[in-house]
Amino acid sequence: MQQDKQGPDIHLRDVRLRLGETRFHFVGTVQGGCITALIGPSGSGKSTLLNLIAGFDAPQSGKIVFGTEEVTKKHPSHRPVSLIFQDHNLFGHLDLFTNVGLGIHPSLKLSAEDRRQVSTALARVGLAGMEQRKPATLSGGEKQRAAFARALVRHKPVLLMDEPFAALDPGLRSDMAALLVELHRETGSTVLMVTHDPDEVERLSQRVMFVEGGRIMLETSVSDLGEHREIFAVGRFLRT
Ligand SMILES: Nc1ncnc2c1ncn2[C@@H]1O[C@H](COP(=O)(O)OP(=O)(O)OP(=O)(O)O)[C@@H](O)[C@H]1O
Repeated sequence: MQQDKQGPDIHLRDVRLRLGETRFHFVGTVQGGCITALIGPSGSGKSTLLNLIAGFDAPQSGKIVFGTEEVTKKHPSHRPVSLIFQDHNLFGHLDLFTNVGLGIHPSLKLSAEDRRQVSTALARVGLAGMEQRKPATLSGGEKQRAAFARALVRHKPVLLMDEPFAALDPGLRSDMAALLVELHRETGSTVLMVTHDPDEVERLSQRVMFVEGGRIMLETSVSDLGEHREIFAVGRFLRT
């Protein structure tokens, strides 16, 4: 069911950061309520941009604004964001149920309704029956699905994903992609998804943001990508 609420625009206002010798300068807007594919060559700054929006990296100058709310100095845990990152961020000493439950409540004081939500989310990603397993006993794809389950229970208006389907085999990849589209239809969240897969750009996303050399070079709708064929033609964002 499509809800009325929609995820916020994410504005990057002259956001500058230097990591070692690499300089980043991001100016642009991630469109609210859309799935945006974040593409660009290896080392161009895609993960850094996600880290800035999530609050794991702090800009040296500039502002990050969600809708009308500035979040530049907010701690990551106080930003209305769910993450599905490559390192999964699962706690090794906690079982799967608990790891997903942490998405709802950091103190793990879960109500019966919360526990029902965790079980439903695990079933939705195909991990029912694995509640007691520790992360070390899970495959890369299972950990990725656990991260997805945690995002499902959080109900946050912004979802940041760093190659969420890369560790999955083709069948599971299309199941999880369908789940993302379903989730997005239900919540209208603002989704920013790093991908190196042109298929995912065309099938899942409404918009595309192209990053190169630490800058946003282009933000456009997928339907207008035909006018920017140079990006695809030279395969500048494909994994090499
Ligand atoms: N903590 C750091 N210290 C120094 N350099 C860094 C640091 N973090 C990232 N970099 C550099 O910044 C650049 C951008 O890195 P980033 O991980 O954002 O790229 P990316 O576009 O996500 O790449 P990939 O597609 O390979 O994952 C890279 O050259 C990287 O080496």
